[in-house]
Amino acid sequence: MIEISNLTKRISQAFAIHDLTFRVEPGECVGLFGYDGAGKSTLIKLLAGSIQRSSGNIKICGIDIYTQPLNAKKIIGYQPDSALSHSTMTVKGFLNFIAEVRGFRGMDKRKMVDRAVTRLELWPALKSPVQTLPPGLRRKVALAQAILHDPKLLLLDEPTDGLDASQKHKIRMLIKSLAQEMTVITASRNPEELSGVYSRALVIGDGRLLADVPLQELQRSSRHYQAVTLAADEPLDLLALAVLPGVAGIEEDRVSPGSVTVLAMPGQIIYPHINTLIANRRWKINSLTLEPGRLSDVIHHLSQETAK
Ligand SMILES: Nc1ncnc2c1ncn2[C@@H]1O[C@H](COP(=O)(O)OP(=O)(O)OP(=O)(O)O)[C@@H](O)[C@H]1O
Repeated sequence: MIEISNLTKRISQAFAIHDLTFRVEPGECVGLFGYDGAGKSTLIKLLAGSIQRSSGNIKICGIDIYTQPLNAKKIIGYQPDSALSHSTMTVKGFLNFIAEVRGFRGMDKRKMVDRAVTRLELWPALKSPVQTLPPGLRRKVALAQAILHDPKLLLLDEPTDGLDASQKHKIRMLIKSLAQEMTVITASRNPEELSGVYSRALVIGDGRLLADVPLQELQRSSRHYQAVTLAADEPLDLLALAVLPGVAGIEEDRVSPGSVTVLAMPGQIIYPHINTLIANRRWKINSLTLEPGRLSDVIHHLSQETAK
């Protein structure tokens, strides 16, 4: 689906992207992670063909993005991180315009626009100028124009920025369903937010590839993998928790007193032991969460290691 070889992008003499080589197979849903300035947006822009490379190659479904840009762009949908162009247009006018640029006319155009509007629930905003919309709705318009032509590859740059919790949930569901139909690459500085949708994680730092692994592997490498977080109004008996089989340590939450995280030794499942202890001691617990692993910590660690 995507073949990237020795891709490099220099901006003002510095390497924004440095000698990246990787492939993405059809149907993969890839999370592109890294700290601010890691090179995520630059890589997405290079894949979308919206900026020129310094060297290296990108092929999308066998089509070279730089020698056959028009053919490549037909199969790519791109939601940029930055503001949309033509933002004085109404949402309807803007989406009609994008559909025409994509070559749709008449009934086909109406069908494509209606479908995107329905998927993003944009009907109430159709007559509003894009620039007057709140950030969350503008983000939805950006997503609608990206999927309008049914691309084979969807590139999303921070798709949940500016959205509230319920909108984020809807976008997560939408990306999950889009990922059934197309290959999706999402750049995000908040990896936890959409973690349920990704099959694979690419981590970059200073424009270099730091990790390319299944998402679950990245989660498993977190020291919080299989950790259990408990919250209670009364102080908990930490010693009783610490001596349970498989417990590696305990972290108290300084921000929310009464909340503790019990870490598991590698390969150990501690959740049932904690449950039994709670039942035996009749503790009143407000919440009990099994942690999937903290991706932000792993990415921070990887970035720190490389910076040394
Ligand atoms: N137009 C530009 N002019 C100068 N430097 C740039 C430009 N675009 C990107 N850079 C630099 O390239 C590097 C990569 O930037 P990029 O925006 O791709 O990172 P990012 O991982 O997307 O960060 P963020 O999460 O903050 O958006 C950074 O050092 C950035 O300062």
